Amino acid sequence: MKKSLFTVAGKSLTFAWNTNRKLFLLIIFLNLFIGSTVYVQYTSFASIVDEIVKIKEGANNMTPLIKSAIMLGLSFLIPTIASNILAYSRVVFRMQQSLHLEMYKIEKQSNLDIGTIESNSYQTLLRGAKEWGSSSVLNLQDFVFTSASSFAGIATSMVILGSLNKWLVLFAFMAAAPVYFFYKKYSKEVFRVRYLSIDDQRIIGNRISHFEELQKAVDVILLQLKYWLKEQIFERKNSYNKKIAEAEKKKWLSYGLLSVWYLVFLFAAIALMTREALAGTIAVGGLLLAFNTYTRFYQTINSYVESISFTEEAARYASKWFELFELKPKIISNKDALRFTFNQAPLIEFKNVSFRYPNEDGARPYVLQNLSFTIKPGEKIAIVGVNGAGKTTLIKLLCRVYDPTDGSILINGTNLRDINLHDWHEALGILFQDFPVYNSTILESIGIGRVSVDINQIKVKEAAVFSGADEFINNYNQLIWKDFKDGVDLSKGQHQRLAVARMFYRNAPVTILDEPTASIDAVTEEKIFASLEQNMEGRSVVLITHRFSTVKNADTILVLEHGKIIEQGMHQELIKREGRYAELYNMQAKRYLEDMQKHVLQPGLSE
Ligand SMILES: Nc1ncnc2c1ncn2[C@@H]1O[C@H](COP(=O)(O)OP(=O)(O)OP(=O)(O)O)[C@@H](O)[C@H]1O
Repeated sequence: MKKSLFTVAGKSLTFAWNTNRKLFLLIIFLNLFIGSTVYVQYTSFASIVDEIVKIKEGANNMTPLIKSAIMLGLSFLIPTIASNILAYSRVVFRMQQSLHLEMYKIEKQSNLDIGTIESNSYQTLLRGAKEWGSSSVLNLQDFVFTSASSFAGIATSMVILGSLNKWLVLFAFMAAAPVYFFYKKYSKEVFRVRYLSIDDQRIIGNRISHFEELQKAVDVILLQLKYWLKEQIFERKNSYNKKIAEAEKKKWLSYGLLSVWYLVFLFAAIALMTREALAGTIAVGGLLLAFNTYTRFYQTINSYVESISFTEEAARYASKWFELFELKPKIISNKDALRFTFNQAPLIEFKNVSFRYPNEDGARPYVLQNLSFTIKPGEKIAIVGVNGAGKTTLIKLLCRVYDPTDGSILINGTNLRDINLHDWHEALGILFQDFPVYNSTILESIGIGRVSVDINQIKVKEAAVFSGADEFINNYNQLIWKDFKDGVDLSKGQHQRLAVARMFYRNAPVTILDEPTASIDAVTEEKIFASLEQNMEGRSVVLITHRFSTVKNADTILVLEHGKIIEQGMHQELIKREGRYAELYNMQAKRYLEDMQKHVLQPGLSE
């Protein structure tokens, strides 16, 4: 832990240094300065006492007394001003760093490949880091800065005590020596209980969310889950509280023992100082100075050790952030990747492509095996198959979310790995089954389909007509965000129509649709597919769907099963073959017809 503590603290300080060097140096300087000035107060006060004694004994020179009084005044005034400057600088520095950190984090995350983002290890790391938020990086620095101040205090007090009597330094060290060990043992125990309870806290948070989030709250009422959930929350919280109370009891008992140990050395130090004062080796002021410095030394050691404990804790979480920052994307453009502008749909060839998902703990089974097929420019390809057949995985390879384990994907004859990733993504328009909802205006929600140019309102409206979204849009500036006063929410199907509109607006040479109409009624679905055929002339379209009725017009249908293409051809061919496709198609046809009839008869019930 020690090594990693220093490494992480170093990284955190480097981050601070890179944010604003001047402020960084100012804060370090002010911490050291303030940490050492308290002893000027003690020395000045000791001088005042000594001067008063001298005057009482008959001296009539007031100048040293006045000088000491001025010194005492300044020793309060200057650190007070410095403390205010320090507090202000820290606020500003923290804000600057917070922004820098957020931007840095976004930059790093946005450079990661999708494969890394969806990996288990990344998600676990992210959860761990989020436990304390990215502020753990900043908290860590705060502790380091505070330590600088404590360090200055310890160094100064040692010099003062040493100048009075060397034994005082030894006594002070002996008094403070066990603090570190006690603190480390018992404070760590409290942290350990907290740390080990992270999973319990997560479960508690999850159970509480069932009372707060609308969809979950509905289930709580309808399934009468109140007592079941409450019991789980109570039992976990209660057991956690008991463990913390136990650890705290041990901690405070040990601190009690520590105080007795401290008092023994304090009395020894007082006895030593009193003897020195009686012998006239130190003046009354010196006695005061020694006493104040001695007690201050102990307090400073205490807070220093405390800050080490916190620093270790902050470092534990901050290290997760640094681990995140150091992640490198696995799918990247080669240095000499070829640049392309795909204005036309390209020829896409899958050649003996096999794939298994990467896994840190060993090889996973093949999800796709020996796939070979071609998508000619402008072709409409449909991919069908049961759940888990590998349809979405195939699309991920086409988008280069992952590279094939074996075989290759060629774009106009060039291996996809050798094409600049950004150029390839520019050529794609993708709508996945789990599409994101953008909380923005309807205009933006469709227009972000192509952000490289200013939003074209006419084309946005055209895209809305193609997807059937125009049927519920009254105002393109309507905010889709019910948390805002004038915002509204849409149904799932309406959100999906907007997502389809976004894809139409993108008008990419290669458009990929992974179950684009799962929440859309049959009538609108027909309309969307008619629009696809009419308006995607010359564009290649890859469609994944479980609704066989929508693939009838595809130029080629690929039937996937257990990661293999088991049938391939046009609808009529496949029906005639009476294989798997025909079986699945016929199974759905009857129910689909019934659905269609229902919606045609009751058009008002769409959605
Ligand atoms: N990120 C992943 N890591 C590991 N395995 C995965 C991952 N994503 C999918 N799989 C596995 O790959 C196989 C194919 O999944 P895929 O999502 O491609 O199927 P699908 O045909 O699209 O299914 P569905 O019709 O349900 O969407 C499944 O066995 C699934 O468990």
